[in-house]
Amino acid sequence: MSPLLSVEDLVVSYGGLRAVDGVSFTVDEGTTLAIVGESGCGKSSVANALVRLVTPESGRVVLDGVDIARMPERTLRPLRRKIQMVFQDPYGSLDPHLTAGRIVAEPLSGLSRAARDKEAARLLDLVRLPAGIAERRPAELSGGQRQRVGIARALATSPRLLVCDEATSALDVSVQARVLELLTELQAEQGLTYLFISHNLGVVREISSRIVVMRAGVIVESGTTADVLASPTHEYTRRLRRAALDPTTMRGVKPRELVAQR
Ligand SMILES: Nc1ncnc2c1ncn2[C@@H]1O[C@H](COP(=O)(O)OP(=O)(O)OP(=O)(O)O)[C@@H](O)[C@H]1O
Repeated sequence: MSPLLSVEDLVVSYGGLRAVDGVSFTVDEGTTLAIVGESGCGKSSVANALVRLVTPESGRVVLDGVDIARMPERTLRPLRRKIQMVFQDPYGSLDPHLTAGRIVAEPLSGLSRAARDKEAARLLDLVRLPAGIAERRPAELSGGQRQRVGIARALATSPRLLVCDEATSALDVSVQARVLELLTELQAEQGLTYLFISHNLGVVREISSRIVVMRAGVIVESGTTADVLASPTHEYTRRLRRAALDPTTMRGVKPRELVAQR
C-alpha cells in the first residue's frame, strides 16, 4: 500500500536562509507521524509547505499520488480541502467576529444555510462540544473549547490529512491531555491521518506511531515512537528526551514509560 503522504527532498528557503534542507518522510493512512525539534529547526516551515502557506523551493509533496509541491494555485485550489491545519493559537486563527457555528460552517460551500448549520452542529458535536457553543464567539470560549472549534473547522472539508502545528502547546496540561485524547478518539472513529508537530517529545509519545526528529532544517533521526523514545541514537534526541522528562519543562501528559525507563 502506498503512503497517503510522501515528502521527498523538501527544501524551503526564505531569501538566503534554508529553513528546510532536503527533508523526506512518508505518512501512512490512518496513522500519526510526529515531527519533533527545538524552536527554529524548521518544523513549521515543513507544515506550511504542506498546506502551501509557503511554496517549497524544490522537492515533492505527493498526496494521494498527486505532487502538490509547486502546483499553480488554480490547480491546487480544489485540492486544498484535502490537507487542513490546526494551529497553535486558536484565538489568533479564529475570526473573533463570527460565532463558533459560523466559523465551523465557513469552509462548507455549496450548501443551503440550513444544511450548513446542521453540518456545523454535527462537527461541533463530533469534537464533544455542547450545542450552545454554536452561538458563542471565540472570546466567550475557553482555550480548550477554542481549540476544539479549530479542529471542527479543519474537519469540515473532510480532509485526508490533518496537520497539527503545536496544536496543544498553548493549553494547560490537563486541557492539553483532553485535546490529545479527542484527536486519538477521532482518529480511531474516522480513520484520520495526522502530521503532529511539537517541540515536546513527551506530548508526541501520546499520539504518534512514528517520529521524525529535526534539527537545523534536516532530519537527524526517525523511527517508531517506541524505538526513538526508548533508545535515541542521536545526542540531540537524547537532549529532547531529557527536556521531556524534566518536570520544569514538561508541559505535556505524564510520560509513563519514560519515567519507568529512567
Ligand atoms: N516567514 C519567514 N521569513 C523568514 N524567515 C523565516 C520565516 N519563517 C521561519 N523563518 C526562519 O526559518 C527557520 C525555521 O523556522 P520554523 O518556524 O520553520 O521553525 P520551527 O521549528 O517551527 O520553530 P518554532 O516552533 O519556533 O516556530 C528559523 O530560523 C526562522 O527564523
